[in-house]
Amino acid sequence: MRVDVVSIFPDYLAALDLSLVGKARRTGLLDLRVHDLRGWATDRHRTVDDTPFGGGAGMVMRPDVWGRALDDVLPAGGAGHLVVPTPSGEVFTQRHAERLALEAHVVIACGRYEGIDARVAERARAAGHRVSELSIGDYVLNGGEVAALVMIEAFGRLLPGVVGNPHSLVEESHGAAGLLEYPVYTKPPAWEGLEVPEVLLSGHHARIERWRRDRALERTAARRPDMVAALDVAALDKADLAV
Ligand SMILES: NC(=O)c1ccno1
Repeated sequence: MRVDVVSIFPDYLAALDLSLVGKARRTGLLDLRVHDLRGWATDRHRTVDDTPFGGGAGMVMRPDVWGRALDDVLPAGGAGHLVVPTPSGEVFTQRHAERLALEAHVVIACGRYEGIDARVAERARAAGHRVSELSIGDYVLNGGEVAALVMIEAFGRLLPGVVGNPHSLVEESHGAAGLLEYPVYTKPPAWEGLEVPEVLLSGHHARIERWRRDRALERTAARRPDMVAALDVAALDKADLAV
């Protein structure tokens, strides 16, 4: 999978050299390239923004500079997926991460100031690329770089071979069961007067699975009632019977 990130602060993406994403880059699982948008500016000041039409505070990122950048980094023939992090986007979820992990080439355009001229996304769609304007949450950041880090971490870890034990991806929060993950424990069994739940020490796998499923349901109901409303309980019960 190839990922191109375009930003006026490319050093912001340095964290992508670390941990599992960094290892995926070094082993060739992820071809991640970071570009400085100012490389496509043409004036001596390497200007990338201008005042907004219609007035208003702040500056807007210029379509000509972004157009030249995306012409160079998006794949020919409209086969790419352009992601634009923005607080006005559709909320990014695990489903988006799963879909992006299946893409051959993703380009992430990190806006700054008041955002990127709307014609940039429009032109990319007209060229045949998929375009997703996505928000990592209901709050405003100073630019798209942090959101790009979040999204790349979320879909990058789903690439085959990135996470050591693929089974660890199965029971995570927001997985196929639509639940939050159950509480986890490790040694020692007793710590500062706090005991690990007895069932987890029992070796009775069916009871352990049932206990975990019940705790996941409780946690989801307490913290994310919206997810409970969307639960496929019949599928859960089937899964339960399989335990
Ligand atoms: N909420 C977001 O994803 C975002 C991106 C840029 N600013 O905010």
